[in-house]
Amino acid sequence: MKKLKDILYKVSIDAVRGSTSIDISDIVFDSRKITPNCVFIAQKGTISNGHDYIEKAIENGATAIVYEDDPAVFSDHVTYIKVADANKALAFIAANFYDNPSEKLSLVGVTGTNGKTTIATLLHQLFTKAGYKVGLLSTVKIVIGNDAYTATHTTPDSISINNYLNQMVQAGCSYCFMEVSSHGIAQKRTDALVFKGGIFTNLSHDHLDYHKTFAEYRNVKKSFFDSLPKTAFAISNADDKNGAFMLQNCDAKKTMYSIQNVADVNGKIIESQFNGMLLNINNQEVWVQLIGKFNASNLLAIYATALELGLSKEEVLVHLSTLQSVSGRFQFIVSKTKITAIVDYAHTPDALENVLKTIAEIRTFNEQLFTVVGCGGNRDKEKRPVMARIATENSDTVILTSDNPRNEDPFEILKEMEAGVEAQNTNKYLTIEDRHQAIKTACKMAKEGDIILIAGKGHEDYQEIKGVKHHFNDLEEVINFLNEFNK
Ligand SMILES: CC(=O)N[C@H]1[C@@H](OP(=O)(O)OP(=O)(O)OC[C@H]2O[C@@H](n3ccc(=O)[nH]c3=O)[C@H](O)[C@@H]2O)O[C@H](CO)[C@@H](O)[C@@H]1O[C@H](C)C(=O)N[C@@H](C)C(=O)N[C@H](CCC(=O)O)C(=O)O
Ligand SMILES: Nc1ncnc2c1ncn2[C@@H]1O[C@H](COP(=O)(O)OP(=O)(O)OP(=O)(O)O)[C@@H](O)[C@H]1O
Ligand SMILES: N[C@H](CCC[C@H](N)C(=O)O)C(=O)O
Ligand SMILES: [Mg+2]
Repeated sequence: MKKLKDILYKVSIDAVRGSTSIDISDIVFDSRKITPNCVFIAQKGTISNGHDYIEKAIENGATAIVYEDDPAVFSDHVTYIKVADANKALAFIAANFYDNPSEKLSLVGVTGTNGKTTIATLLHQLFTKAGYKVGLLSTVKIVIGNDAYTATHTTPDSISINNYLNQMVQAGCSYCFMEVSSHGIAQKRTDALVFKGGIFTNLSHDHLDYHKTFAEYRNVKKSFFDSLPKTAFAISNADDKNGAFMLQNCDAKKTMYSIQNVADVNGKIIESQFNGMLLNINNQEVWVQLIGKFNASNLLAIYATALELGLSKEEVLVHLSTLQSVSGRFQFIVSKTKITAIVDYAHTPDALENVLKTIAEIRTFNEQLFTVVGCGGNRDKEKRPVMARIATENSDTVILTSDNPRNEDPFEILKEMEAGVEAQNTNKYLTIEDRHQAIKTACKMAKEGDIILIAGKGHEDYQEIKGVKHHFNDLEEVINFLNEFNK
């Protein structure tokens, strides 16, 4: 049990009504999850307003309320804490409630449009190989030492983050690598955390439904670096237009990495094959098991981070060469007849183009490239024609299919995709709505040495149709069919 006054440490308070010496059993921001003697934090959300549920929270047993706007009536037996920013208050209350776990390990945050999961996951792999117990908070999963849990967000809410960090500390973790999404920063989910380091990958158009303008999206990302302390390190990508801008007002120790320009950490791709590439990093050569320019860039960020965290160059290079691709990110298998099947989470035009360009750099063009791709329902419609155009421009044959149709009609989504295929490429694609049949067809059509790219769902192990998630995994499907056809 904690006293209310103890968990209010560092919270900027406008007014107090009632006693702060009361015991608090839990912290809750959802009135449907109230437990007796908890503090309820009323947040203004995107759909509803937590202030509308204050009375309900008290009825259900909350004894303290943190809020921004005065309620119509105050209850005598409840303590009220008025704050200017409930999201920020929640961040500090959560950190205090779990005894500020971020101060007890080295916490590194990764932000940017693409590459967060890849970098955080590979850093988790690298430090585990180096002999440490490590935590991971990522889009794909949450890992505490040897135990993995399902993730619901890229950056969870502040209560969950601090709860997980506390469990990591209890389990003896020395490091935690976490993804820091723009939604997470904007909603102050990471505000009270003490970061040892921050990494910036890149910035391209995304989430403008939420952030409204590109400038706002960019400034939100920058604010993460503005808040890093002097004792921290900040690592940024010199090849990205916004790489230097991100660190403009940052007090932390700065390192820039680049595969194009001169920077503190320089890398070059010397040779690329499907099973890896030979890199030169600051004049030392290393063979890595990942491919693509974007992964070379990700690996430079990882190298710079590992050095900042105290590993030696030699140790880092040895571990870099053993890192394996992240589940569903350019994950590939080679069949008996040397058909290469690649599963990738590319679900945006930019990511799809990157993956296809990477394949183009490696393939011989004596073989055929089949691409199986769809677009999710209840998501950005503008990307649909663009993704179909990019797929047909860069493949020999494309099978347009369903991704997660969610509550939309999959045939309508496919029509919108088809509309983007340019006239000279209309003979290059076929449409098979059923994803299972689409993958089967690609496997049937492929001949010895050909390449099959299955894009959009990566690690996902389900297909969501009308609110129901059916088990579905692209890698499983392609392995089964290639085996069935004995290819
Ligand atoms: C748009 C967005 O970010 N929404 C997040 C936000 O919810 P919200 O603002 O919509 O909340 P709301 O439903 O309006 O409710 C406001 C408040 O009233 C409370 N309430 C509501 C109803 C009720 O009966 N009682 C009650 O107390 C709610 O608990 C909440 O505190 O706060 C919730 C609690 O933390 C999050 O679960 C929720 O994430 C939703 C599910 C979501 O889809 N978020 C995505 C967009 C997201 O955050 N994505 C990024 C990564 C994006 C990427 O890079 O791909 C991520 O970090 O995961
Ligand atoms: N540094 C990079 N630059 C551009 N594209 C990348 C980079 N790293 C990975 N990608 C591509 O983007 C896709 C998503 O990568 P990843 O999951 O690491 O990104 P993320 O930032 O975690 O995305 P999300 O916002 O969905 O959490 C990958 O499948 C790959 O095709
Ligand atoms: N974070 C993204 C993932 C999209 C993955 C794709 N398979 C889809 O369902 O559209 C989203 O939820 O928009
Ligand atoms: Mg991610």
